[in-house]
Amino acid sequence: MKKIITNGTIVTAADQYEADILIEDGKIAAIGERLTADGAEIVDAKGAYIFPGGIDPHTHLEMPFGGTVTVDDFETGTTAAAFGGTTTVIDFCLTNKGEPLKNAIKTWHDKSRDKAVIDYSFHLMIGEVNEQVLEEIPLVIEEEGITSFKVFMAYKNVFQADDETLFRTLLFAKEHGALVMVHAENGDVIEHLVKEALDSGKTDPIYHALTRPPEVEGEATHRAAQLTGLADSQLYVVHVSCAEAMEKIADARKKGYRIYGETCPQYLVLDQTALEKPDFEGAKYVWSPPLREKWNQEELWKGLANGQLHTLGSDQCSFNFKGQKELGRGDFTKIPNGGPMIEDRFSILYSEGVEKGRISLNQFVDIVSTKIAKLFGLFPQKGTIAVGSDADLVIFDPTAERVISAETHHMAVDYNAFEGMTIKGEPVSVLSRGEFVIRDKAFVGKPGAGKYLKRKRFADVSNSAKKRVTFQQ
Ligand SMILES: NC(=O)NCCC(=O)O
Ligand SMILES: [Zn+2]
Ligand SMILES: [Zn+2]
Repeated sequence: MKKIITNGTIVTAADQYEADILIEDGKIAAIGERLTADGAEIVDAKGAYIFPGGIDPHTHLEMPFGGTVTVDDFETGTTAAAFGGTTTVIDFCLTNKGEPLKNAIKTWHDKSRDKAVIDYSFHLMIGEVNEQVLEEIPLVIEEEGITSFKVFMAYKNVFQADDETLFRTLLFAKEHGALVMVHAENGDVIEHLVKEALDSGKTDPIYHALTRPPEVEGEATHRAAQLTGLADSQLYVVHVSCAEAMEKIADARKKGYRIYGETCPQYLVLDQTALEKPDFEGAKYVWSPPLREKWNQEELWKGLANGQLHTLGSDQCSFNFKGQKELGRGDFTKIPNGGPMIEDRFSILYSEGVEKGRISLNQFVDIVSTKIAKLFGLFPQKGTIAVGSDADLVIFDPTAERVISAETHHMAVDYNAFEGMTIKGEPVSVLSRGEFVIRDKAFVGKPGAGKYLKRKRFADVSNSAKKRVTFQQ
């Protein structure tokens, strides 16, 4: 059915203006003043901003990790995402050494099909590079539209890959025009610091943070950046938590390397003291990289404002406090790493960023949606409000105020890391390809309505992917 959204203020990464939006067949068919169309439903958005739907480039839905599985799956996770203003998620498909990549991808399709309420796509983990992997990569890119590959530099004996694997991944990514993503922490050094801590009886959640200091993130970020420069490839550093790592990205960009940084809402508003909460509550805040000393927050905000950091991912990886986080009582290394952020990513960036004057309204859209669509081959289908783009839209009330709480959130997880935080601005209605998923703050979507998205290559969406010095996206 046709729809016309009227009376709202359209905000993109570049513009802000009042106009109507005509939606037809799931796409934006026209933008203009006083639009009419036979049989169109009129949606009044008076007083609201109309944003392109948020894109979350970093989720772990129904992911096995730390001897357990994240509680939010593709149904609860994408429902919560939609309530929060996100209309696309890109989840990490894990692989097992020695197993064909296509098996892992099938597992992820099986988890998500018939469950997702919004559109979704996958990144693929690379744990090893051998002849079999290199043979499969062109098929993964062409048939599955998976154009981003993730290498873990931490989680020794679990996901961690060695430097040769990272370098060979950078090389095949260059050859195929794909983007490499890294979890940048030095897993070998962490292993040693953890052993020292446990040997001296330091078992509380705070030692998770103290055994993963900023230097181990900075060192790995620098190493990955140098290898990217050497390979003349392209790199996206996930979940940048501190100034130490952000500076390494900025230094590499000064040299003309194609390197991008993502941070997450938790690093912008929470700090390391959360891990010291009594009664083992600190375990709720155990994820990697860890929360940092508070002064880092303002540095990360400055990085988002001045272009040293580019995107905001949630790193949604939710484990219940009861029965899951509790596995680590008496040994912080057994606390499953991860937290629930998918629902509040968009609103926290608006409230703490735009409302507090740290970033502009256009920067907000760029960081939460547009830049992500560009880097991950979804633009201009997603990430903007333009004729021909998917009608993934958020009708957002900038005057609304709410307090974040596990009592009212829509994730399946039993706590909220941002409990008690007051947020200004709220998504009222959210459309995915022209259909309401959230209408007047109520869920009206359908599991299975979300479509799997095949993505373009980084090299095809970035006009200077092959050039070194002049690149700016
Ligand atoms: N971040 C975290 O602690 N868990 C999810 C996996 C990862 O992104 O490292
Ligand atoms: Zn990670
Ligand atoms: Zn993650």
